[in-house]
Amino acid sequence: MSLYCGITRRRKSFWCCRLLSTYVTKTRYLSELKEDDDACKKAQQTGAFYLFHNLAPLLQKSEHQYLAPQHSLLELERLLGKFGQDMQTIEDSVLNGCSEQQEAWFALDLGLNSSSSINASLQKPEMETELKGSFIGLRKALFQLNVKDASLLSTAQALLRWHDAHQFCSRSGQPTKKNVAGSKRVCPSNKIIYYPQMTPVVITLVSDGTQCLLARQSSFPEGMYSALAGFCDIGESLEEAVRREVAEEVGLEVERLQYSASQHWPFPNGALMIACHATVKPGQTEIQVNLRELEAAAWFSHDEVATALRKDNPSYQQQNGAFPFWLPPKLAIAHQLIKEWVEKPTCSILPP
Ligand SMILES: NC(=O)C1=CN([C@@H]2O[C@H](COP(=O)(O)OP(=O)(O)OC[C@H]3O[C@@H](n4cnc5c(N)ncnc54)[C@H](OP(=O)(O)O)[C@@H]3O)[C@@H](O)[C@H]2O)C=CC1
Ligand SMILES: [Mg+2]
Repeated sequence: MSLYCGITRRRKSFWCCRLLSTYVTKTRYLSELKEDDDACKKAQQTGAFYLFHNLAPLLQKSEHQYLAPQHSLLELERLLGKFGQDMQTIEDSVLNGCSEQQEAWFALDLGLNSSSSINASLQKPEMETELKGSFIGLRKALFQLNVKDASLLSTAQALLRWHDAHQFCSRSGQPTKKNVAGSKRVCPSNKIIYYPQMTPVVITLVSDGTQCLLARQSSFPEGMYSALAGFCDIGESLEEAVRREVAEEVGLEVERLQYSASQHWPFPNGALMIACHATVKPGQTEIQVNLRELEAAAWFSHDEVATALRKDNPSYQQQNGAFPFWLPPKLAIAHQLIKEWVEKPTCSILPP
């Protein structure tokens, strides 16, 4: 009987293991690396590193797109040695994912000269030559990366930036110490733990049933219009933030609201973009643009938006000096929100 129970137990655990999907296994592995410094150090031995210089990722140009090269610990050791650095530099790296085969991925910035780091910033041009690539600003590179690399590098940059900006405890003023994975920093004197944070931002596509409202800030590329976006205020719900932002920016009152999707966005300091569709009250469509926040806002017809969606980034100047109307690129959640609206009439997106 006891033998039978033993077999059953073994079979059960076998089936439990079998039932764990690749996603669950990966997630649990990453969670272990965040909690266990020794396991994370071990993972660095067989892991792959993405390199940055002053928050600009190392990229290699291939045809019409950029690729993000990976480096092994051994390659890094050789590189650091060549530039007179020791392996302590690796302590500044942060964990930013793993492959399905559980190869851990890390990001390391060789150009930040933070006060807690004993490592001097390494010279960019010499490193670029050595690494056969270029450190390119993420804003410039993001739309020429594939989705996987764009997401990986965005997360890595947000994490590296957060660590660089949180070197000291805001209560004791003492230097904080990061764990190996970089999932937290701790103040050694009072044990306060700091976790990386991101800021919630609402982005809303307002429709009156037949047209949608798009706006532009003076900082946008010429001719580009997007959905209304704004940082959530402290204490606000998602619904309250949408209602306030729409009222503040274009002077309209939102009637109905439907959540669509969310996206991590690396600018300006790592935001969680929460995208929604909204309608305004019928007959209440007169826009009053808040010129402190926006350069322009207007209603666009379904046809105008559908045509613009089919075009690639056309930011060339026309003969009359104007720039054609265009929309954010595919990678931006604003694009997905607008595409959703074009594909489904607002009334079928929003509940009555
Ligand atoms: N992924 C996507 O599809 C899109 C992403 N976005 C992102 O959404 C973000 C927010 O949109 P935006 O219209 O600029 O926001 P807001 O309409 O909230 O206006 C921005 C201003 O709000 C102030 N502000 C308030 N809280 C914060 C905070 N936590 N961090 C920074 N500034 C704050 C700043 O003013 P001050 O400078 O005076 O302090 C800033 O200039 C943008 O950074 C943009 O990158 C926007 C559109 C599309
Ligand atoms: Mg705004």
